[in-house]
Amino acid sequence: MTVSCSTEPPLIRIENLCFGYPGHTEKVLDGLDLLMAPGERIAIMGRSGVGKSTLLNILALLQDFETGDFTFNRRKVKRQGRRQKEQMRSAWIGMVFQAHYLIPYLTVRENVDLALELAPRRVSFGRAEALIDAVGLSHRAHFRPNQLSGGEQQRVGLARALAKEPLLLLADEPTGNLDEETGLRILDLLLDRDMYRGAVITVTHQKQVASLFTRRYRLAKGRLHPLAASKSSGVTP
Ligand SMILES: Nc1ncnc2c1ncn2[C@@H]1O[C@H](COP(=O)(O)OP(=O)(O)OP(=O)(O)O)[C@@H](O)[C@H]1O
Repeated sequence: MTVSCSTEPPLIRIENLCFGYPGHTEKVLDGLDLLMAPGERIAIMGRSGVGKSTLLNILALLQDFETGDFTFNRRKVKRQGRRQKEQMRSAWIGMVFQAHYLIPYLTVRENVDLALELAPRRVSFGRAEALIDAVGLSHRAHFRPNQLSGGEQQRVGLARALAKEPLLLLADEPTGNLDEETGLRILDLLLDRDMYRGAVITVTHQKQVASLFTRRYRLAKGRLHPLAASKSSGVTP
């Protein structure tokens, strides 16, 4: 799917975005462009230190950028204050980053339930159970985060991020800590439009993972470079 074929306005429009950390002579992001339609799925690859996490943080509205245009769901990000960006993030963006930020004194089920309760839209009853099942943790639903392995916590993080049905899910190495079978299960969930219809941007070092995404890019020299179109657009046909 390309934006030009869609009648809907893009979910993300980024033009000529630049960002560098103070004290660094070179920009991390230098003239980056990205156009993304609602519901599209994108994988970003790139060498260590090239700026993938920085880009995810900017997309999550956690990090400001210096110059360029970034429009998210028809709102110009530069024009939003801190509170407005927080509201946009909480209403529209789900994140699965390396740090899981699960609430330590709540069980798996309570962590996902809380995300549902805080969801800005009414989300279907039973979604928490379906998501916990989909990430393969029904048997751990009453455990607290400190009773789970790192990979299990990562899966709770994904269930929680998907609970509110965000417009955009940002995932940093979502299968990084997982064995192959569990990783495939997680990708299945990420790409299954019956479970989640929104857009996905994932960062991954694994070619196999990237190959499952409709659009793939390599981040290099501050810009996104398209990789050859993949044959398959998802795990499930
Ligand atoms: N808070 C910071 N202050 C200064 N420099 C930073 C900061 N965070 C990252 N950098 C630098 O910016 C560059 C991009 O870092 P970033 O974490 O975005 O890369 P990455 O592609 O996600 O790397 P990796 O694949 O190793 O996680 C690196 O050179 C890094 O050292």
